[in-house]
Amino acid sequence: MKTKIFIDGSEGTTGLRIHERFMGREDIEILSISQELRKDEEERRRLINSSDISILCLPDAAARESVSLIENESVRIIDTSTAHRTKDDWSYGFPELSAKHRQAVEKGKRIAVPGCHATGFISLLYPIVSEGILSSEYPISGFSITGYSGGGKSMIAQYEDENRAEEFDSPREYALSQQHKHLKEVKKIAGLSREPLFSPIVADYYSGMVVSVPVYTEFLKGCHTPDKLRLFFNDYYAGQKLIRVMPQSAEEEIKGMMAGNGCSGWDGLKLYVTGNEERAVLTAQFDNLGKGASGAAIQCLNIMLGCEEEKGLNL
Ligand SMILES: NC(=O)C1=CN([C@@H]2O[C@H](COP(=O)(O)OP(=O)(O)OC[C@H]3O[C@@H](n4cnc5c(N)ncnc54)[C@H](OP(=O)(O)O)[C@@H]3O)[C@@H](O)[C@H]2O)C=CC1
Ligand SMILES: CC(=O)N[C@@H](CCC(=O)OP(=O)(O)O)C(=O)O
Repeated sequence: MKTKIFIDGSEGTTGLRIHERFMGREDIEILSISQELRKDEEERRRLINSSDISILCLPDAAARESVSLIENESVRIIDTSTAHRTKDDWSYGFPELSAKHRQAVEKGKRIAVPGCHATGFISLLYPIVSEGILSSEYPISGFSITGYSGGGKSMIAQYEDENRAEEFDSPREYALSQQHKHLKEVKKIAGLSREPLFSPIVADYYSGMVVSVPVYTEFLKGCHTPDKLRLFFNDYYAGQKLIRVMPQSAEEEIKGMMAGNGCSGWDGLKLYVTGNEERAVLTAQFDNLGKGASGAAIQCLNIMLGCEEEKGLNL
């Protein structure tokens, strides 16, 4: 029997990408909503409760509303918004972190897909904090470069407006108040004692991102060099199909430059360790629309359905 999927928010950036990835899948039946009713509460209620799995691709408030419409106890939810990521009764959809995380996705009824910046931070920090290499007290800072599709339809429209202001030509730093919405989940899931200092930069290209976390190696127990850290990450993520720990030689291939769009269109995450024996930089490079959103949602869905984790993904 086919699994009935309803995508709430199917006309948005994430919703459209998710929809595309179901093309040609015979195990899935999409429950469609008509254009004029796509924000109608009663129609959404009907479709959510008729689905096996509803995927929410909505702003936070609308995602909370969708959850409040659930009447059928067997409906499972995958939420791509920020609304439920730090809730104890939701599973955090990052199966590579540990066997416990994978099981929570396999069996969970409420799955919150990680935020894109959070995906970068947590992929780098969870392993070293949980294994005691880096203290949870270490004052983490990080920066990111992201394509403008990360800001959804409204930011895409701003960047693609032919009369846009000159400032859009330049990379722009944001979240200046140090209150980026992903920091709470980074602190909670990576097990940090405080939220990181974080300076994201949005630039004039469509998709793809890098998140980098610099660390003084003297604070890393047993892993004082980039080589040792790389080996550690290699072991930690061994066998994971969506995470690729890059060898040192990769630095030459990218000519010493980390491009924000280096993984655009690809659904995995590349993890780099660069730097030297005193100061290392851990970097996650991926697509904000791939492993950072719709790719991660599809990966979770595949795990929930017990099928190949990478089905419908571009790897
Ligand atoms: N873009 C990205 O890289 C990432 C996005 N996310 C998250 O995914 C979610 C969706 O983001 P994104 O796709 O970028 O956003 P978009 O703004 O591109 O799309 C959101 C969609 O939701 C629709 N919508 C808004 N309110 C309602 C409602 N009450 N009922 C039904 N539909 C509604 C919008 O309608 P309309 O078309 O009329 O505006 C729009 O189509 C957000 O929570 C976002 O933070 C997560 C990770 C990465
Ligand atoms: C460029 C840009 O604005 N990016 C967004 C990414 C938002 C996003 O992906 O947020 P959720 O995953 O939490 O929904 C931001 O930094 O807020």
